[in-house]
Amino acid sequence: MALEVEDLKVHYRTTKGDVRALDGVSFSLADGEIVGLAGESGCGKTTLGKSLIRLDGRMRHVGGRAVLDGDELPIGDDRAMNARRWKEVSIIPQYSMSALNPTRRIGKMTAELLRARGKSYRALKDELVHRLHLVGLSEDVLGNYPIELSGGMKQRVVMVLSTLLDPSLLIADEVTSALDVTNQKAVAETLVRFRDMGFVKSMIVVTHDLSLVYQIADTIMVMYAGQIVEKAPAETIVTSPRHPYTKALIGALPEVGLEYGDEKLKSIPGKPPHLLDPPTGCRFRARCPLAADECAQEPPKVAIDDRHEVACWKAED
Ligand SMILES: Nc1ncnc2c1ncn2[C@@H]1O[C@H](COP(=O)(O)OP(=O)(O)OP(=O)(O)O)[C@@H](O)[C@H]1O
Repeated sequence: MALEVEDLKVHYRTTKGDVRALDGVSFSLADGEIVGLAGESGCGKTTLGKSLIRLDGRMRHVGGRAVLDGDELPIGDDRAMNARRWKEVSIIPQYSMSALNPTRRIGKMTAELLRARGKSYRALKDELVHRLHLVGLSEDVLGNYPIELSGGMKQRVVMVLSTLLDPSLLIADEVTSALDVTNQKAVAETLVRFRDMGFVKSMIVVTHDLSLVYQIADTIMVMYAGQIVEKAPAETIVTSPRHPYTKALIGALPEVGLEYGDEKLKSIPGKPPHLLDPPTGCRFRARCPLAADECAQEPPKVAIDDRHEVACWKAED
């Protein structure tokens, strides 16, 4: 198993109290697996990705653990995590295209980045150029400033840099959302290629775009209000979802699976609960057409089969 996350709890400290952005998240990722992480805005997708890389100043690791290739990740210990970043776990962050330092040429920036990881630019240059070619970029981009590149080119540069040290786990956070449909497709296909070529072992692709992740993910996990409510092979999530929330997400996207969607999710009636004080029991029940008395209790985790798990009282109805 490449990654095992057990009962992970990560909160944000605010003046009003703790926002429980991850509230008992458990899942595992096999070697070579691409998992898509889907769910409405604010459900905790980005927080989950960041928790496996770097907690920001307001995030607090409250409980649970993540084990990567048999080694527990020192979540919450920024210095210890620093030794793992890029080499073992890497992220293509949200808005990464604009995160490239505008005052540095790409080549110089890469050299600095590698030096900080104790790696030699000269030793890795041939591999870097090879990978740039793979994503359709010439060596010349190393002499460019980020401003001289298009959005799609910058995104491809970031993808190459974040995987250059062959991390075991890559987190790709909304990597396609700022791109046009053609570039979205190219970026999604590149992620799969990087996995197939062994540049990364496994991948978590965070997105609100189910139709996109359906094209590339082996497995889809659906999050709701800080928890994972369903996990299954991508095909199963689309054709036979069991959680009423997943059904609503799929229903909101009639084109899922047919096209790379450029449509945003149509909204599901109602709002997710606030994570400062989430309700007990099933967190979806206030919006759920199937809600019944038992849903006031914590839902059971039901194994539909060995690759399909759902947290719902009504999973088998
Ligand atoms: N710095 C912060 N301080 C307090 N609460 C935060 C902070 N960042 C995020 N949150 C809260 O944590 C929860 C999870 O947010 P997160 O960004 O992980 O969700 P998301 O699913 O990635 O959303 P999006 O798709 O909009 O990026 C939300 O309730 C959000 O309001």
